[in-house]
Amino acid sequence: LLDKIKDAKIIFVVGGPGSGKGTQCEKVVAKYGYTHLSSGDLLRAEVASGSERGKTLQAIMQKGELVPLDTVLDMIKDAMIAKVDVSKGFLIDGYPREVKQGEEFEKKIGAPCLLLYIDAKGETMVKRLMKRGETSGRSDDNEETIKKRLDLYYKATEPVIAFYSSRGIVRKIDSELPVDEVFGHVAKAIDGLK
Ligand SMILES: Nc1ncnc2c1ncn2[C@@H]1O[C@H](COP(=O)(O)OP(=O)(O)O)[C@@H](O)[C@H]1O
Ligand SMILES: Nc1ncnc2c1ncn2[C@H]1C[C@H](O)[C@@H](COP(=O)(O)OP(=O)(O)O)O1
Ligand SMILES: [Mg+2]
Repeated sequence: LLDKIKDAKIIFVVGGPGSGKGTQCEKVVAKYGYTHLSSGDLLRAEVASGSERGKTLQAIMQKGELVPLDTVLDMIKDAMIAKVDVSKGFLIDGYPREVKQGEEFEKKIGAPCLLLYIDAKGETMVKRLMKRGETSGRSDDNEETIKKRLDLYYKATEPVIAFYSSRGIVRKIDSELPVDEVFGHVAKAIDGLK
């Protein structure tokens, strides 16, 4: 199974909270048929299941902190294995959130061929999340938690981009533009893959 995962394209989608990762991934799924795995969605599904583990996760996410690496990596790995026979590519959205997560992913699963760096200004991300919070029902889309998520993004996640830049696989995408224009640049990056 892991051999098959190695044949599939793995794309990391990295960006701050509210930068537009999920929005762009949906469009990639529609055009390219890749499998979209959002770490946040996987975690929220566990919370929704009402399990004891879900309760622990919910408390961490509510504070805008990162859940333990092993928990999220196991979830992603299981989801990839479940899809490996039907998937020519995987969009890994919201992971890695720290350099260590990237290193562990590569040890246990495989190497990414591309990192889409979805880039928006801090004030833009806050505005979008406050708006999303009106309808998302997400307990972390509130002003206090948004601020913590943003701080953690700059501290822990931005170093991930520098780490993969040295490998030449980072494509920076300007996510201040309208959704369809952002997608134009995303599509160009994916079309450039061999
Ligand atoms: N390019 C864009 N321009 C304007 N609004 C956007 C853009 N991309 C995403 N949004 C909006 O911003 C919010 C956050 O987007 P989302 O895709 O959920 O981000 P993330 O998954 O990175 O947190 C959503 O409400 C979405 O509709
Ligand atoms: N790779 C990861 N490692 C640790 N915690 C994670 C994680 N991915 C998600 N989480 C937890 C902490 C995040 O604040 C929360 C929501 O994540 P998300 O849905 O990816 O947010 P967003 O799409 O707004 O960037 O879930
Ligand atoms: Mg998202």
